Amino acid sequence: MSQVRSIQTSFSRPTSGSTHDRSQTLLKPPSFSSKIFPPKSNNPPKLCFTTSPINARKSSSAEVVPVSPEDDSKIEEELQKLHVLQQVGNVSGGIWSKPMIKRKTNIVCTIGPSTNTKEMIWKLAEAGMNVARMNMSHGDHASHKKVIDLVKEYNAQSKDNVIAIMLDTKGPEVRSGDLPQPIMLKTGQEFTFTIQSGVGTADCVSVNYDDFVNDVEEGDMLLVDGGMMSFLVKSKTADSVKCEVIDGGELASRRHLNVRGKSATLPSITEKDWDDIKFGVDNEVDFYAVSFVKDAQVVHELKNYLKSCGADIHVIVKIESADSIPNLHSIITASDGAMVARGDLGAELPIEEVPLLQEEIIRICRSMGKAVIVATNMLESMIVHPTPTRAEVSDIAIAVREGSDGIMLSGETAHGKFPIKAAKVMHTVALRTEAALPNGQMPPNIGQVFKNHMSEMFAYHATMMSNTLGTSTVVFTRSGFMAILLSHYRPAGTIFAFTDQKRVQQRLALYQGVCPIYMEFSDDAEETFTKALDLLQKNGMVKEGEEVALVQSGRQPIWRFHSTHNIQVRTVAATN
Ligand SMILES: Nc1ncnc2c1ncn2[C@@H]1O[C@H](COP(=O)(O)OP(=O)(O)OP(=O)(O)O)[C@@H](O)[C@H]1O
Ligand SMILES: CC(=O)C(=O)O
Repeated sequence: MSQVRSIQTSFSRPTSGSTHDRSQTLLKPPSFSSKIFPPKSNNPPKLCFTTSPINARKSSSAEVVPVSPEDDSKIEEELQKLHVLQQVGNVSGGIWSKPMIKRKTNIVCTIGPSTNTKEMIWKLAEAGMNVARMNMSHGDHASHKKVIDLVKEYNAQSKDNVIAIMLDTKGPEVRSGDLPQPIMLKTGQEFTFTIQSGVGTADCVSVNYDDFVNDVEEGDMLLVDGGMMSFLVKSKTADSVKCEVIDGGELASRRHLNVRGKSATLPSITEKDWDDIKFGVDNEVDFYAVSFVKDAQVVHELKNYLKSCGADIHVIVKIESADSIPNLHSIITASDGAMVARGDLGAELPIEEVPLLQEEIIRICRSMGKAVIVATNMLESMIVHPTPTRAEVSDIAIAVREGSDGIMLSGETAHGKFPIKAAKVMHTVALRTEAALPNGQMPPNIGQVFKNHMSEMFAYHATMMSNTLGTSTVVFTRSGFMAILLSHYRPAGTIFAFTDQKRVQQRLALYQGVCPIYMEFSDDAEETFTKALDLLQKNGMVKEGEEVALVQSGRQPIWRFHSTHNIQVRTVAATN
């Protein structure tokens, strides 16, 4: 007989919480079976409900991915240290403390020449990739289609992992033209950019944007590749901009140009972008990352277009344009999430503003319940070196602490020498940082904006309950809404999100703390719950003595009569 502890549309707040022994820590790349809690050696204080046994099996074994090659022999030593640290955290964490051993922050990997084969996509997926990003500034539709097909092939054959697909638009990028060979520019010398096409000499190069001359003024600072070189505008003619080289270096073909403090007066979605967006619709990608968004209007335009063609693709706005900053709230409100695109952001605005803006954008996204990704230069040195700098490791840790849903690799995985290593390092650093965070805190009160909505209230209380009991959460969702909502409350435990929609499963791979699982639902709720818990048991995700919080809520009722919402607690018992 199955007994449950159940809360149905009314709650009694628990009076005590629990701390649990972190006796086992699983530090694994994010395969399905690693998205679990460690077994509990102590039973937590009980609420006044009845509990039911659910069969369980043992989970897979622990594994640590070393950060640097020389760490290989030190895995055991590091594990020991980690256990000690986690136990300290457990004691000091108070009643909301709960060990977290599955990586919750998701890794976005840019796919490029280093990784666009079946072998490398499989390896990246096993190393920790959760979202595959295609940068439409490079490659063609045929090469991107190949990547999309490979990711879908991986998803189709993988029982325990799923990768989302993100298409990043080129946007109104301003670039220098082709050069027969790279040219060396020295500080203090004169150099000219012209809107005449086809120019590429030692002292003058074309720019791909006709209004370039109108957009820049004397005294402006031009940056190449986000600041690798810089030029001071001295004068201009009808078709050319004469500059003094401030920071010299090697200028190669088709380099990205920014004007410090200014955005180009180009539309955020260019004709090429619309063509790429249609390509994304045809190939059913999960996310668009829209470059150089300056206002909410462009997001509405894109969303209307997607609605008109019945495409279920979420829109992530890239915050990288100086003009976007005064409109941050309206832009993020209109979107499904934001990317802190630090490369261009740090070129259009003073570089020292970037960390502050990163923190602010993450804060805004979290307060609105939107996804957020931190991007660019996270492990830049690993494009050529096998180990990261300490500053890069700290940078990942900061993004994780700030509560980002995703952390992104660009050149590191697109054209770097150590793409798999970079993903593993990101995995390990994120996991280690998460392990040291105070877990199971009371959910942030993002519910303020949702006060009158039943689902939001249930997400809040389900999080309170799972944090108090130290359980993971099991949710059933057709649209992904309830899983995303739960993710925004950042419960300490994993959110096992069961969905009968493959597209939804794929999309959920971006959301913090969510383990998306595809499963067909039956008409009978209890039968479906049992099937879901069986599946978790078979994959070693629930264990003897462990409780799970089971949530029935959301905008689209599944098995709910009169839209009644429901939270239950079930206890896992040993198999016979
Ligand atoms: N699909 C691709 N095909 C070829 N090269 C790629 C592809 N995707 C990325 N790259 C290479 O990886 C580098 C880093 O990727 P990223 O997505 O960061 O590009 P980016 O930010 O547009 O950089 P850049 O301004 O140099 O284009 C790119 O500059 C490019 O050289
Ligand atoms: C990701 C990106 O486009 C940037 O950092 O500029």
